[in-house]
Amino acid sequence: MKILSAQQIREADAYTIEHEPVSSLQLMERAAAECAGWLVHTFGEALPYYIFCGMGNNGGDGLVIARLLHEAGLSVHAYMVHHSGKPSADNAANQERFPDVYHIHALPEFPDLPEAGIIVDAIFGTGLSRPVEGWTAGILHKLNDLGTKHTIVSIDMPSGLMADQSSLHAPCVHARYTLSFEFYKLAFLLPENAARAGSVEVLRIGLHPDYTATVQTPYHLTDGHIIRTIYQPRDPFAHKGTYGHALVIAGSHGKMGAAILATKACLRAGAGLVSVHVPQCGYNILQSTVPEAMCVTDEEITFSSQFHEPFRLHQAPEYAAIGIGPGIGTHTATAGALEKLLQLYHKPMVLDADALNIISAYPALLAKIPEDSILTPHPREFERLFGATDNQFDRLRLLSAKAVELRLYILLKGRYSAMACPDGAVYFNPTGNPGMATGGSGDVLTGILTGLLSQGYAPKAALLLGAWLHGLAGDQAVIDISEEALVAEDIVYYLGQAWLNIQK
Ligand SMILES: NC(=O)C1=CN([C@@H]2O[C@H](COP(=O)(O)OP(=O)(O)OC[C@H]3O[C@@H](n4cnc5c(N)ncnc54)[C@H](OP(=O)(O)O)[C@@H]3O)[C@@H](O)[C@H]2O)[C@@H](O)CC1
Ligand SMILES: Nc1ncnc2c1ncn2[C@@H]1O[C@H](COP(=O)(O)OP(=O)(O)O)[C@@H](O)[C@H]1O
Ligand SMILES: [K+]
Repeated sequence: MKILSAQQIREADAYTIEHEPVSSLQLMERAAAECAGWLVHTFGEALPYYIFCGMGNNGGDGLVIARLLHEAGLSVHAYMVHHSGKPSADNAANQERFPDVYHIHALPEFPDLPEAGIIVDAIFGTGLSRPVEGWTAGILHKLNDLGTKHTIVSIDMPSGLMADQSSLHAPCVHARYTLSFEFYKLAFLLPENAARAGSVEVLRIGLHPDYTATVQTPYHLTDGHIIRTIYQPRDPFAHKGTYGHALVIAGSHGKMGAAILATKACLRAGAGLVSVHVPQCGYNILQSTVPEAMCVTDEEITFSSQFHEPFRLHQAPEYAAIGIGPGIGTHTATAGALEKLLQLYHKPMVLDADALNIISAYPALLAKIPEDSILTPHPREFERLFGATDNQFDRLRLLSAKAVELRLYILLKGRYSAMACPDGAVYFNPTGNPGMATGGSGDVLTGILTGLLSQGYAPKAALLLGAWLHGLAGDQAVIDISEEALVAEDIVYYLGQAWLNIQK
């Protein structure tokens, strides 16, 4: 699904009006009818609705919702917040059709809302052009104060939030639900707005498909459709050589679990053969916990340039894919071994965790990473690699710029992991849940990505599919075992359910 800017959403609106054709008032009626339908379906008919409208078209939607709910016999109280001088034309037209509105010109006029009900926030939408200030900001704070007693539902956007630029410190409604028209907005996907949009419901309002099909945007939300075009069924005549020999370099004394998780995930992602490279102290652990994998060991207590037979660093190029980093530590000898590996290996690889921390300490290594490799930093690792930013929109721009400059895929982990591609596109992954905020989840992702590369998925395909499967496995797992009880190994185990789900 494409993610459009506020300007592009306005263009989609105008295109629909011209080419469907439909009047802007009819389009507003359609959008509001979807909202009214969702509200009644979700909250029923007994509760009172307090509908706060602004003076633009977002307020126009609020007025239509008020009229439709009133006509359906529900208890409706509508308010007009006079934040600006003049209403938009469609707002004015709908005030005429539903004049039973209480007007607010100053903060003391804010009403009492004695009976618990549904607050509909239709003050500002995509037309917000600057942070809300003065008494209007006070109205947004008052609504938030009421959020414990009432349920706040924002129309299209939580008022105060800008769709495609940071409103980090600006006053903003904290909605329980946001009914977003047709698309996700970029702002919903960034953690700095986590408390604002609540649960986002995308309502179809019939914007013209031709505009959406042709409009160019760097931002996308991965969806089932994209994933189904990526997925390749296995060849009935396949043998284990068909799906590549992957190498996982992970673990050190006290962190052998990272190697186990990444190796198991690599196997369950479908690699034909998996070798795991661990220090000597991990040999028995790996052989007994992951019998499907071959284990090669290092003389040292972590990954270093000293190897026992049968693995020698110069054999590294023979592997179809390499995933390196979980739990390897940042010892100088490990940094040296990573540097050698980068000199020897020229296919796309996966770099995570301590491999990234080493590169932060030796930034010259960045330029040596094979083109089209996948880096999977969490936010702190990202900051160590590329520096801090003032807000998460700037961080997103930095993420994309680095992917383009270095010709790498970079997955910035989070609720919606952001995956930047060398061509400047950024995909957000929607699967996953807070149960996955548990040690080792990232090691599983490294293993999955390595396994997908190994069996022949191109780096971009491996990235989008891997992130999707990882989150989906977590989502399948919590159905049975809860978010709290989920541990990283469950994500590995439920990978099977995730694969079955995308094959439906
Ligand atoms: N997309 C679609 O297809 C459809 C979209 N629709 C709906 O239209 C909405 C967009 O409507 P919109 O463009 O009229 O903007 P909106 O959000 O109501 O705000 C504009 C008002 O706010 C004001 N204002 C701005 N910033 C301010 C501030 N900081 N502090 C104070 N005032 C501020 C600005 O006045 P200003 O003072 O800037 O002149 C103006 O009065 C969209 O979110 C969706 O709900 C549907 O109806 C149909 C289909
Ligand atoms: N709230 C969440 N929603 C969705 N995914 C999450 C959430 N919390 C964590 N994850 C996922 O879990 C993984 C955690 O990775 P990471 O922080 O590297 O963990 P570790 O270093 O312990 O392995 C990432 O892929 C991240 O996207
Ligand atoms: K709103």
